Amino acid sequence: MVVASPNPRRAEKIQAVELPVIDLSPSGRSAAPALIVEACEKYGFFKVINHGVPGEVVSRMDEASAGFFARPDSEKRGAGPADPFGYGSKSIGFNGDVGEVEYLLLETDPVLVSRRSVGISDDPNRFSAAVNSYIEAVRELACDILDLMAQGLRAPDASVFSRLLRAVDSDSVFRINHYPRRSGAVLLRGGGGVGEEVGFGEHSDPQILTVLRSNDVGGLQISLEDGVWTPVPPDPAAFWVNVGDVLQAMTNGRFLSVRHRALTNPFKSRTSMAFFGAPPLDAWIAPQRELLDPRRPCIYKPFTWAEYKKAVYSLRLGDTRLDLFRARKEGGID
Ligand SMILES: C=C1C[C@]23C[C@@]1(O)CC[C@H]2[C@@]12CC[C@H](O)[C@@](C)(C(=O)O1)[C@H]2[C@@H]3C(=O)O
Ligand SMILES: O=C(O)CCC(=O)C(=O)O
Ligand SMILES: [Fe+2]
Repeated sequence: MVVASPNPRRAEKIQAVELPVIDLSPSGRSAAPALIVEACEKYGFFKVINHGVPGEVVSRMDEASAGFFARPDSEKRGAGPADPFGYGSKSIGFNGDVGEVEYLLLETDPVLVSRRSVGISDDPNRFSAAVNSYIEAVRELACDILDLMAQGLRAPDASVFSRLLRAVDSDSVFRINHYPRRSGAVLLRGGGGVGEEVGFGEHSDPQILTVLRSNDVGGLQISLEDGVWTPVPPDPAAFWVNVGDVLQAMTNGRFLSVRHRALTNPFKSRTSMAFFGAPPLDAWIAPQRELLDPRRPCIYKPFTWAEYKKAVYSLRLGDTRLDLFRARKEGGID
């Protein structure tokens, strides 16, 4: 079966859209479940404000990441190559994808983070403490959002999604991306001159839910229609949340695993950090029976996260891997 990849030569359009904002403060919470469901159906993407992640947890993480990327290349390379964990530069995954980005991909188990930090920082205890508290806080936020989602979907089991992230063997990962200030010769928006370049190419995230924060530099874009890009305004005080492929499958296609990409900025460097909330490897991914509409039969066959992850890593960044798991479609996996 041929898995669809975006055509890099097609014409592109930029379309401004006002993206949904979810307020998690006590006064905003009662409206949150319905608003989150609406956002996930329409965009697969929303911003979260008043999220409760302490400011010092965020600033310690920012300091740790800035410290790492400021190191000489030879030292950074000592934390690589990304296999998939560790430091990577320009190359993403194992199948030839490239971008103007350097990154650290980390496990979310605190013991593994502590172990890996030795090759990352001269003060590994400080580095791992910053990363571990950030991951703990953001995982909690992801679980909170997933519980509100389940409530909005009227799922009989309120922790149907969050339980997968809370499991001790959850396969969640954490990524810190750094896009050096860079202007390419090709202006993506058309015309000549100098402009943005692709830092992290078009893709959907494979997991359940991604919780992302960036510095105050723009670059992230989402695509709601092939070749049409909506810029996401940077807001370092907030988190952007996107639905991953597994959540699209668990909601039988009701929620959208939105395609997105990140561009470089010609004047400022950009940093983003993303927590990818994933199930344990042996977890079965299937639509929740209670969420099934008899008029909409199952779109995907049940699969384990391990099977899905294997497909993810065998394919290119921009491939739509969920197509391989479609039910009743010629060429799918039986
Ligand atoms: C090219 C690849 C890198 C990636 C694994 C893949 O084969 C396809 C998906 C990529 C992605 C995108 C979202 C996350 O950044 C990531 C960690 C993930 O789970 O899937 C990356 C993978 C990676 O960089 O290892
Ligand atoms: O840098 C960003 O804003 C997006 C990065 C991203 O999509 C990813 O790491 O999967
Ligand atoms: Fe992503």
